[in-house]
Amino acid sequence: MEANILVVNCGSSSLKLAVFDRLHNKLVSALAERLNTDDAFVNIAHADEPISLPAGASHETALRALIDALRDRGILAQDPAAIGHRVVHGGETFRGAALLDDDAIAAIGECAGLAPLHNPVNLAGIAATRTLYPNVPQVAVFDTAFHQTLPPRAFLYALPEAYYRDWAVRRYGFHGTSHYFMSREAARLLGLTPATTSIISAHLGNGCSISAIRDGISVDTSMGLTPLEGLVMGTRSGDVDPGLFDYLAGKGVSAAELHEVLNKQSGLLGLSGQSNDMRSLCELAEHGHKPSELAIDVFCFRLAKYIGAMMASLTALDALVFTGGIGENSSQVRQQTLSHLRLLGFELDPELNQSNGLYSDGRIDSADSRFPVLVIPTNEELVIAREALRLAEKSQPV
Ligand SMILES: Nc1ncnc2c1ncn2[C@@H]1O[C@H](COP(=O)(O)OP(=O)(O)O)[C@@H](O)[C@H]1O
Ligand SMILES: CC(=O)OP(=O)(O)O
Ligand SMILES: [Mg+2]
Repeated sequence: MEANILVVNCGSSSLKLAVFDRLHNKLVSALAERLNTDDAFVNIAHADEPISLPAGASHETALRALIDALRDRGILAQDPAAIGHRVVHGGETFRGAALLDDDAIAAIGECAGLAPLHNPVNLAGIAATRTLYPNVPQVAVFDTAFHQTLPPRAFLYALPEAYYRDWAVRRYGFHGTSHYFMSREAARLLGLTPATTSIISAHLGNGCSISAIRDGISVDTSMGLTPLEGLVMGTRSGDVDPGLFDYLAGKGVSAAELHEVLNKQSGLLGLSGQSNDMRSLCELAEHGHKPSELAIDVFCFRLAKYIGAMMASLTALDALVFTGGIGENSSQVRQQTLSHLRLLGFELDPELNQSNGLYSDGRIDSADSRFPVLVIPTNEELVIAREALRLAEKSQPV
C-alpha cells in the first residue's frame, strides 16, 4: 500500500487535518478547536467514537491525539509520504511552495512580524509534525505566494517609499491557494485554458478576500499587509479610514485595544451585535432583527464595490466566482451583492442561484447576463496535498 499525504492547517485556536491518498482522494478530515482553553476538543469527520483531549490541550497535543486515532483506524498506518502545511505569510521570500528545511523555517519565522496571529501557530504545527515524523518531507504552501505576481501599482501603498524598501510595508494578499484553485477550476468548468482565463474570485469564509486573476495570474486582491484589509469579514472590519487611529487615540483607545477590536470584535459581529456567522445573521434578519439586516447590507455593498474595483485590472472577464462557506451557500448574499452591479451586466438565474449551482456545473447566471457567474466549492487542502507530494518527490527522486 502506498503512503498517504497529511495536510495540516493550524489556526490561532484550531487545527484542521486532512489525509489524501496518492490519487488525491480525501480519505478523512479532522478538526480540533478551542485549543489552549479548558474547552479544547477534537473531532474526526464521520467517526463514531469521540476522542478526548486534556483541558488546555496545545496544537501539538491535539495533533498527537488525532494522529494516534487515525493510526488506530488504519488511515495513517504507515508514515505519510509527505506532509503539507498551510502557512499564511511568506512575505516576498516565497513565490511558491517550499520544502521545509531549517533555512525555510527560519525564513517563515522572519515573516512572523507581518502575521503575528498566524505564522507562529503555523510554525508550532510544523515543529510538532517534524518531531512526530522526522524523516518525512514537509512542505509549506503559502497564502501569499499566488499573489506575488501583483504589479507594483496594485501592491504599493501610497506611503513614503522607504516604508517598502526598509520595512517591507506593501500589500501581500492572502487566501492565494483558494484563489488559485478557483481560477483553475473555473477554467476547467468553462472548457477554457487556465493560462488564458481571467476571473474575479470572491473567497467568503470567516476571512474574506477577492482577487482579479488575469490569464491565470493574480493581478489584484483586497487583503493587504495583513489579512485585515478589504472586505467586511466575520469579526474583521476590512477597510477603515487610517485617520481612525489618531481619532480613537484621542479618545484613550490604545493601539493594542484597537488591534483587538478591528480583528476580533468588528465585521459582521460588530455591526450586528449578535454573531460573526452569516447563516445566523440571515435567520435573525428574516425574523426582523434590524442590526443583522444592516450587517448583511454593509457586507454585500462592500463586496459589490470591490467586484467593480477588480475590473480595473482586467481586459476580459470569463467568470465571477464565489466560494467559501458564505460564497458557496448563501444565495441571498450573492443576489444582494449583484443587485448593486446591474450597470456591469451581472444577472443571476434565481433557481440556479438558489441551488448553489449544484446541478449546473457551478453556473448561476441567467441567459442575459453579460458574464458567467459560478459557485465553486474551494479545496485548499487538495492544492496543499498536491504541492506537498510534488516537492517531496522532487526532494527524494525514486
Ligand atoms: N447556508 C449558509 N448561509 C449563509 N452562510 C453560510 C451558510 N453556510 C455556511 N455559511 C457561513 O460561512 C461562514 C464560514 O465559512 P467557512 O469557509 O466554513 O469558514 P473558514 O474561513 O473558517 O473556513 C460562516 O459565516 C457561516 O455562517
Ligand atoms: C488569511 C486569512 O484570513 O485566513 P482565514 O480566512 O483562515 O482567517
Ligand atoms: Mg473553509
